[in-house]
Amino acid sequence: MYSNELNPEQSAIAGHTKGAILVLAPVGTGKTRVLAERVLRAIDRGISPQKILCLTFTNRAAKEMSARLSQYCPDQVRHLTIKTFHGLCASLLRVEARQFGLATDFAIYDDADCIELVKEVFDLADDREAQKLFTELTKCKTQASNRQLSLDYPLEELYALLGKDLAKSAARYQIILQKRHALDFADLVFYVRAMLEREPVISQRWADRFDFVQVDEVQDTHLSEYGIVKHFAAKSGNLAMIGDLDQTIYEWRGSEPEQVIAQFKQDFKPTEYSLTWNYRATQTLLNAASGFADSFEHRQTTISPSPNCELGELIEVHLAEDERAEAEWIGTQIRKLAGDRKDFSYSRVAVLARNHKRTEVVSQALQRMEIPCVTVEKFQFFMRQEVKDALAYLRLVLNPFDVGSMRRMLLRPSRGIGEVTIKAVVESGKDCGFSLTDMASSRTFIDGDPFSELLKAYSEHTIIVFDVETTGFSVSQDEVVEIAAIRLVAGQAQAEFHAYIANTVGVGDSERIHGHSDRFLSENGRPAKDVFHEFFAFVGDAMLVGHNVSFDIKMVTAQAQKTGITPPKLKWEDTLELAHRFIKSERYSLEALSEQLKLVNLPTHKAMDDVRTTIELLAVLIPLVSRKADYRQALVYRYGEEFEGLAKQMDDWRDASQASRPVELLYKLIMESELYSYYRGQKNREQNLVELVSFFKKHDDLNLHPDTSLRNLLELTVLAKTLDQVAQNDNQVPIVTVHQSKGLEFDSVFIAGVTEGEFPNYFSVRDNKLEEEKRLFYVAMTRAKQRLFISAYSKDSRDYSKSPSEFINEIPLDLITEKPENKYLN
Ligand SMILES: Nc1ncnc2c1ncn2[C@@H]1O[C@H](COP(=O)(O)OP(=O)(O)OP(=O)(O)O)[C@@H](O)[C@H]1O
Repeated sequence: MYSNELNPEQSAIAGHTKGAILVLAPVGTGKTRVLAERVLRAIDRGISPQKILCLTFTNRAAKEMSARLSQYCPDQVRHLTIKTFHGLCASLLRVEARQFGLATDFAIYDDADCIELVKEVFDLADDREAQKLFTELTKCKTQASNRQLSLDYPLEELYALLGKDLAKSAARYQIILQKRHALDFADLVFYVRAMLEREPVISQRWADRFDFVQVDEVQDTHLSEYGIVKHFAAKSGNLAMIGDLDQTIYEWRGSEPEQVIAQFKQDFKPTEYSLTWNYRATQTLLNAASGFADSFEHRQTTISPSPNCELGELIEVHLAEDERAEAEWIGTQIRKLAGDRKDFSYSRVAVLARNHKRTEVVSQALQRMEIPCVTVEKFQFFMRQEVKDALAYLRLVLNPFDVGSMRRMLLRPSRGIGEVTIKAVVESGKDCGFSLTDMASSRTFIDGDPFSELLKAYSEHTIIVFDVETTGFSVSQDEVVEIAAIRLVAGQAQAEFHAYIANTVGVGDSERIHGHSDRFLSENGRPAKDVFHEFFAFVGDAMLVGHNVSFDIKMVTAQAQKTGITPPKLKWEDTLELAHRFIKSERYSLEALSEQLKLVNLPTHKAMDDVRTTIELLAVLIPLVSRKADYRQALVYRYGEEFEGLAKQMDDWRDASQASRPVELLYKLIMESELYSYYRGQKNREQNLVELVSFFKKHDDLNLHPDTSLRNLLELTVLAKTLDQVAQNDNQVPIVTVHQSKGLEFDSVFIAGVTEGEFPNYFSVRDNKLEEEKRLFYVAMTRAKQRLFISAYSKDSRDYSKSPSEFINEIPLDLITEKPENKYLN
């Protein structure tokens, strides 16, 4: 089953599948290839594919690894876990959210969403400033000490490094995210660390989840990520960390490779390996990269051309008069490379730049010259205004608490609801437990208070407090195995319902949460259809209440449908949401709240016990909710009218989300909301919406329930990094930043804007980050297989004179073509 393409050094690493290994090897020596091979060997050695975890830096790298492995072991690939750090953390949190007190339906905010929120909370107008502050917030979370890794830890202290005033606002940022049931990328890692550190039961559950773990691009990881990896590998000891310290380019974002490697060595005593031969580039290019790397203060590796390596052509360096002339020179060179060849592959050529402005200038020139190219903008498809607008609708459908998405949705098309109204609703709502998103729900408009039905049902009618246990957290694949419920009439317990369900899906890891084995359930469970019939009869038309139950409601409805029952339209309320609005606490799990409120019935994860705790919690909440009812009604009376139509539509879309495929829902949304009409006539934007519909069609997993598939699709749009979309099959020249080119290779590479102040970046030099700039230039140089072109401009757009970057002088002169322009370079 092996691929048989490895040299002896590579083979030795691939064959070392037991214990810990550290591979620090130079660029282009086949590290990625070796990682794929190790998986094959591990499977061959008897390690179950389910127990193999490969962590990659981008989804693209994960995809490439899967594609490569599926050539050799197609049946096993789908059982492997090949993910990015964020992808892994997200799936782990989906499983454990409830145990940990996070909303089970949490959404993930991308950096742009977060920066919007930072601007709002810190009252900033400038994007750059907000971005800087956001990076600082992120650092506080990634660098949190073990002591700080707790949901109880005071937020202001977590952000203490920012200074008192900023820390206060940072805490508010965090609380708003929680209220919106949203996590940012740093939260994904923070919460997983906190769970593994603080929750022994959860920690134990994951300690033996994997038997074989590999981490690629170790140079760009930080200690917080290493902590997670260590947890997964501690039991088996089978951990491989692979990377190249000379390619460290994310220290500005908090990566700390030296510390990670030192800690890894101390914890696992790994066998250390390196690799010698570079298979990527020609001798000339390798010597040039090597010569440049000699200028590093601490060079870590040496490069050796592989046997049979061609000499290759010299590097071409060009100094253009100005920015436009530089970009046109690049275009002319690409034309020369293409020559008359009809089959010329433009995607094998890339233009790399230090910043986005340069990619823009070059792409405009190439477009003028009719050279097929694809820009960073295009790669940032999911960040485009119209695409984000459409996604905001979907996100609000899925997560009714996402105020950020609602605010975005209200912008386009205009519904006559202005910023003044929105601010007024948000501000007045703060004191009475009213959220802007309540305006997007019809129940708010029955008599002006989103909670009036709950209050009435509690004091005069019937409420069913319930809890369910399930085999897992996929609406499509998992099953309910236990339902417990108590009927309250006028607030008093009147009758109980309890049943186990005979499962057809194995309980797996969920047994450790609810304690019911497959055997127990086969002996005590009854057919799902009978149980659901009885449960719905018990509920009648009463309102359901539970703690953190948005997921459970979907589970019950979906499974009932699967058994052939048409479930009634369930009305429900969540004590997690009520607690968020009416109780001040650091944690909102049933455990934490029952402790804080000194409840008598403590939760045990047995369904009926948890129901009793929830009833007690509800009894505490009801007076708090009731006290502010008048304020909420006044608010809705004053501002509600403008929202009413939208609320009706939203209810309809939410219903549709449970029955229609995500692509149908998206189509319905952009048509009925008139978002599509709004963008009609703006050619690119209209086209992007059409493309988004195609994307949803292509990536919809028809085996999944529409709700699960929609959630996965939305997660894909957030976690897909720009890098992932640098596809190489489009026959267009990719014009990307060097950071985005990480891990890629091209036949010919142009490095543009190699001008003092731009590359190295002025601010990095000012902040003593010249070494990282050098490594970045080294990464750029080493993306080329055959030809390398380096260009600079001598006048910028404001007509200021500029000199070529000092980096050019670090490349051995004999490897550069004799150009008259060279006189400028010395
Ligand atoms: N044994 C080999 N024989 C021939 N070609 C090889 C061999 N090993 C790797 N290669 C080729 O060398 C190139 C670099 O390999 P790969 O991308 O795995 O290296 P890497 O060390 O991960 O690179 P980087 O440091 O840039 O991430 C690829 O084109 C790969 O196909």
